Amino acid sequence: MVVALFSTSFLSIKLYIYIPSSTPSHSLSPLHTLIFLLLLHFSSPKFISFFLLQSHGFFSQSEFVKEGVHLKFLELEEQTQYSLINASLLKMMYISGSLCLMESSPNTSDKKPLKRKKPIKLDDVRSNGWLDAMHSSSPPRKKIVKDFGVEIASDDTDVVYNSWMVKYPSALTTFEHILSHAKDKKIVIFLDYDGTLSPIVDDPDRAFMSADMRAAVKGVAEYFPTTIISGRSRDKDTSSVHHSSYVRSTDKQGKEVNLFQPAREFISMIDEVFRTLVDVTKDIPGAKVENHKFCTSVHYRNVDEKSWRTVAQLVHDVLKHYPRLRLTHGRKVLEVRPVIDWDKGKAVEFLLESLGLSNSDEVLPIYIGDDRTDEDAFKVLREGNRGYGILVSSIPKESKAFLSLRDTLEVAEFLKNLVKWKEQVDKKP
Ligand SMILES: O=P(O)(O)OC[C@H]1O[C@H](O[C@H]2O[C@H](CO)[C@@H](O)[C@H](O)[C@H]2O)[C@H](O)[C@@H](O)[C@@H]1O
Repeated sequence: MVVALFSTSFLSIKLYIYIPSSTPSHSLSPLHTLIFLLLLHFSSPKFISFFLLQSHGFFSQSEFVKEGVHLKFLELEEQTQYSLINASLLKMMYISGSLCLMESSPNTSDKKPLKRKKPIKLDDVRSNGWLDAMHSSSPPRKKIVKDFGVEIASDDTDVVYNSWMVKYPSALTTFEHILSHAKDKKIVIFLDYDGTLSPIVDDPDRAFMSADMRAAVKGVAEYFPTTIISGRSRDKDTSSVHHSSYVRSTDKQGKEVNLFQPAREFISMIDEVFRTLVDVTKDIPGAKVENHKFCTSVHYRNVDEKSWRTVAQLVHDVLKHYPRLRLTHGRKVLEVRPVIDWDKGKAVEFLLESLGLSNSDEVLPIYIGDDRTDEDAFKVLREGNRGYGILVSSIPKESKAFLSLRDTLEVAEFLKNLVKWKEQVDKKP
């Protein structure tokens, strides 16, 4: 015999169920049952919301008849927490992440199967900021206003750029000021390659220095110690001199020697990762992977923006297996590099030191670069209160540099001005 008592209170409908266990169903009179239930109702503060029970299929009768009355009620209450859950509650629990409770429900066959919340893989790259960084990683193409078929650069852009230049003055217009600090000091030049000496182009294999820039770099290198610090492998940049991953110089006989090669032990690992990245990105149109020996780069400049997240996720998934490698962001490029205490800032410090140029009273370092990796070098100069960091950018952006140049044309002009000035100084008796 099953006797149920419903009672209403202000907020909920209560239901008690009395199921005698070993007692034969006819041994308890309906009156006794009623009295018993009334007593329980007033003595027990516990209740079960009616709507929960309504959607049941939630417990088996047999379970209940095995147990004593008191136990039944306790068990019923306990059961509610696990299985007497209607659809709306399921949803709530699902959101609050208590899915494990649902799984223990014994009778859910009449309910919609529960969908376990799958870990959304892409959350990884979204929440760790990769995607944001990818979107802000390179200036957009210059905003163009089409006016009667003639393309005019937007005035608005110039206004914003000009006010940004109050904080980062042009290295061309402040040239005299730089020179005033260079008095009696040796100027040492550090140059980034992509975006600084060669304009940013879609195909990294076609990033060349113009003849004019080549002449400017050659000229400046004749008068000042000059270093190109690039993320590229040495055989890929078309210039000479030093590289951030291995620092080379010439010995007394003019033979090239390695001064420093901080990431040698990573060469085979980088190669392995390079090959894996080539493989996993092969179906993404426009993706390009480069092997720079000490780091490997995944370019997404030519990838449809809708697929950037996929690129990020693929790189992320590969990187997970290499705790000794880390990711840095460049201009529309993801760079995978060793977790070593080595960056362009360290390269500058190392070079100044090893070339005997670390005395800031005698040396004025000038570093010109456009990318995030160049910020480490700007920081070293700013914090050491020595020399000038010059950011190459056609759009306003935050930087640790002191000065700015708009593009590679202005870089060439700046280098040529240095040469002119040096020639004049040297001519003076
Ligand atoms: O340190 P850098 O010399 O600035 O090297 C950083 C990356 O430069 C290259 O990529 C960048 O230039 C490409 C050619 O203009 C452009 O297509 C790409 O979008 C830029 O990120 C180089 O190809 C990368 O491997 C370097 O990591």
